[in-house]
Amino acid sequence: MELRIEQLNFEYASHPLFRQFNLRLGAGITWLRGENGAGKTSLLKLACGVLAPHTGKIWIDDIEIHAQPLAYRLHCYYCGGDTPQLPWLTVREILDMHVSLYPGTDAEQLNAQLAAFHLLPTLDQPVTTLSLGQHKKMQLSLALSLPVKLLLIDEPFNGLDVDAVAYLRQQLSTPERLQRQCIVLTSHLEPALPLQGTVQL
Ligand SMILES: Nc1ncnc2c1ncn2[C@@H]1O[C@H](COP(=O)(O)OP(=O)(O)OP(=O)(O)O)[C@@H](O)[C@H]1O
Repeated sequence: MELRIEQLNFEYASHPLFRQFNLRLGAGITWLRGENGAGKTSLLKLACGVLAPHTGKIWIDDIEIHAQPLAYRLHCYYCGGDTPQLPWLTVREILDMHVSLYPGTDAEQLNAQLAAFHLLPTLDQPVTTLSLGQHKKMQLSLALSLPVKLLLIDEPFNGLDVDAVAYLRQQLSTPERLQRQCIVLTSHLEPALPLQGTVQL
């Protein structure tokens, strides 16, 4: 599979961020680097459709984000550090919502990820009661379970305890995953993962 970005132009009201930006990434892990404010999070949000380019095109394989937005979003998941978007839901309801949004999700696989991250006791809590690290673990459980081609992870290790960091590294490094998914992650520290490449903004 492939993520392709062509002639991307994007700016916030305050200043331009991307001018005629091009990127082509295949399967495996790409480390997106850059100083604070370089545009890493914005690029992940553009690649998952949370932000819309002013001009330019973004594809996953032959699906273009603007032409086929619903088909496109079935193939990608953005794991950001944002606080819960739907604060009135329980953890279980957030998870169920994602399982219904992404047909083909393996519920047993999701359960195994939740167990590994010690989240099973939290399922009936309001999502707002999760700690920062637990919220990250909930998002990562989804990231590791949803059957997507493109996985976008903002600062995957921020807020995680030592065991969770080791577990996440192991899960992201499995050859089966590296062959089937395009994974783009931002990190200020060397991620210590098998990388297929690095992109410097
Ligand atoms: N909603 C917004 N409105 C206006 N400017 C924004 C908005 N979001 C981000 N920016 C600006 O765009 C630039 C890029 O921000 P972004 O969060 O993409 O950078 P980053 O590389 O992820 O930074 P960091 O390493 O600090 O997380 C920054 O200068 C930021 O202030």
